[in-house]
Amino acid sequence: MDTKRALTGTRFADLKPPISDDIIKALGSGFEFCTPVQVATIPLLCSYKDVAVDAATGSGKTLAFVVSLVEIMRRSTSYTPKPHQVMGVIISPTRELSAQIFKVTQPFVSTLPNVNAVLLVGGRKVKADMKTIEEGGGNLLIGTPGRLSDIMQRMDILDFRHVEILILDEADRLLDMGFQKQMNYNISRLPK
Ligand SMILES: Nc1ncnc2c1ncn2[C@@H]1O[C@H](COP(=O)(O)OP(=O)(O)OP(=O)(O)O)[C@@H](O)[C@H]1O
Repeated sequence: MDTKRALTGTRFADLKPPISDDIIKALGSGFEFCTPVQVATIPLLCSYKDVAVDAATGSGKTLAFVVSLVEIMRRSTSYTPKPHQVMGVIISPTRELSAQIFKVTQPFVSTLPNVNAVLLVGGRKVKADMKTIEEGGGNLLIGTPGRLSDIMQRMDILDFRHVEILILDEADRLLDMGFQKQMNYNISRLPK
């Protein structure tokens, strides 16, 4: 086994506060026991605590925040959301990482009827992203700082008043890479 991903004896199904059955089902048989990072962070995130994680690659960090985020969205009082009501935002420093996170969220987001996740990264036409959001909504926005701030500035239709959770993946890189201006803007649009 990959030592960085050595599993604990704690099952996802044993975590407190408990994770919804639908999410446990979506984890499937491949993900029964938590990694140390998951045991340490999922209960805190699901209790609405601010959490900073400094963990090695492959430690299960992505799954930890994805499971927590979907659990929080599920519990939210605003669930079921209107199509343009944003409930969660995940910002990561590169297109590839954002795409990878988007992929990991899919089976979990699909347990929430009427919740739409959108991938917002550079390298494709911003108008196409706007059309996707206009037509399909955007309850969970996943992307890079520049494209996210671009969309936030252009799209008044998006309602950020009910955002429940903000994830900054690789926060140190997000700030190192000269995204301060966009990050400040993005965060300024979210509820305190
Ligand atoms: N509890 C678990 N049981 C088995 N496999 C797991 C578990 N958690 C994560 N994994 C697998 O371990 C790999 C790394 O997980 P993940 O991407 O969440 O880690 P990470 O720390 O975010 O890594 P990176 O920073 O490299 O993206 C993935 O293939 C994921 O499916």
